[in-house]
Amino acid sequence: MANGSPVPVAEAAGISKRFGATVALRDARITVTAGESHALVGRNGAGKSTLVSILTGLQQPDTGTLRFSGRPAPAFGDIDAWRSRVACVYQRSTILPGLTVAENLFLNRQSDGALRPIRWKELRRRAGELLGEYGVDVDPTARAGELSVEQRQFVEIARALSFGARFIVLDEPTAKLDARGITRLFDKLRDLQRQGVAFLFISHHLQEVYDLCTTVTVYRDAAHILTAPVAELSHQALVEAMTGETTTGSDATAPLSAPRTRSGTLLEVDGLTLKDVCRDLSLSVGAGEVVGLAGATASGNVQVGEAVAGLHRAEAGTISVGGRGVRTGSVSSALAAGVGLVPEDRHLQGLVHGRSVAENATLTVTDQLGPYGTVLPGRTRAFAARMIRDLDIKTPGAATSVSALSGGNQQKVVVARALATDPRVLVAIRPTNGVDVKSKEFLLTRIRQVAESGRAALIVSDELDDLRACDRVVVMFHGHAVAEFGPGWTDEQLVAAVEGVAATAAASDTETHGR
Ligand SMILES: Nc1ncnc2c1ncn2[C@@H]1O[C@H](COP(=O)(O)OP(=O)(O)OP(=O)(O)O)[C@@H](O)[C@H]1O
Repeated sequence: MANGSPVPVAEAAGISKRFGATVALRDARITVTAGESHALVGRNGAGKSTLVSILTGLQQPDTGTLRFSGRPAPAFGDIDAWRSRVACVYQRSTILPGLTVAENLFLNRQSDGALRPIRWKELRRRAGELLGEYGVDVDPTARAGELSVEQRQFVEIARALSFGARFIVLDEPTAKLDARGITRLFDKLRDLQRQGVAFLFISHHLQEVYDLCTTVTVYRDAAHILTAPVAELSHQALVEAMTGETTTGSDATAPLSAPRTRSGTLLEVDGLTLKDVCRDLSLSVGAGEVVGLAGATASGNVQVGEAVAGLHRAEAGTISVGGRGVRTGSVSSALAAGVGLVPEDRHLQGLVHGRSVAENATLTVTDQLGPYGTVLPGRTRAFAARMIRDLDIKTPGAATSVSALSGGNQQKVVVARALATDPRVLVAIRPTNGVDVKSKEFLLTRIRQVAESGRAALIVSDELDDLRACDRVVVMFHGHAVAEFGPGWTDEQLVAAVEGVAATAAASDTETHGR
């Protein structure tokens, strides 16, 4: 650069991108320097993922320039050239589950020449070396599908570095990790940063931005709003930049409303035993109550929530709603009892991609959309329009394909769908996954309204913001309920219980995966 400052590893300027009538980016810019950990934040639909797809060569911008280490970006489609400059670790895996770790690492580069046979032993050795070099403790012969999310992300990072890239984009990498996994990921990133690797880090968890990043860029409504050192920007100033609204000092993480008193049990889980998950677990949620079921990845809390919704058969124990038994392992029995579910993985269990927002939002209530099993398009549209308004879903319209929505707005469609049935018991698994700070508050308020109308909600999550919206929090550790918190718990107390460091019998058995 002319002024003598170091050449940025990545520099995008004047980037615009349109999808039909939607402007995803308008004259946007970003500059990432070597060894920097740079956060990109913004509300759902602000344009972050679109920028990532442009920075990684997956999409071409309509206008703008892109340079890596001072040189123009490779030609569109020259995959090898892009890979040597930048890589992205997504929330969703890009490694192939049926192949081994070694095969994934050297996919399409197994042998020196197209006609030379692949030397498997050599391949495994090289994979072992590569993983060792980056301190990734994963067996090269393991099937990728059997890795934990954390191990899989480490493999993806090692693969990116092995292509020569010194700039890595991490798109919500912590969304599926528990607290320990996040700590290990951050340790690794700091380690690599010291070796000169630069990161662009996308997260809706602003605390993570403060913990990990040195610089932050905010996008709002498709445009660049500011870039500043993280240390110079208060939490409030950051949220204001994201929302464009002045807050009156209110804390986004404050409790949503006063805790409610329960009146009569609506959901009763008694002595539940799920194979390899939990043993003799009991839990109840009263009418008018929101209960949190917290726990780390291996705690079994997600499976218990899913079991309430009929997704797992129990070896022993009962589940009942309003005194009526629910057959475990039967989704239709759970539905008939009035259980609604926000599933953990919106991609696998939540959405029908390629179908419209309206169709997805009304999938669970087709019986209300017309007489005698018919579905009236007008009624579907009206129903969907109400949900779009109610949950503040950012979409050009009800007829838009859900695949065209940003991640956070897709999540809102999943929540909308679960709420549409007016469930007596709503089981919401990590309901605010990928949702921005403002929308998070909004979604949690909607979930609380389920309880306010005399129904019950079980929020299965390890997100403190989600748990703060609950009247009570039950903490699971390795298949057992080990603690229960009423109002007024502190983050430290809850995290300690989740980590198994509270005074519990299970506390000695902690590490389950990773290093
Ligand atoms: N393939 C597409 N077709 C149509 N519209 C799209 C497409 N991809 C993105 N958009 C639109 O562009 C806008 C920006 O979306 P983008 O995914 O970049 O947002 P984001 O900031 O990553 O949001 P989130 O935090 O929810 O992931 C949104 O309005 C989105 O609906």
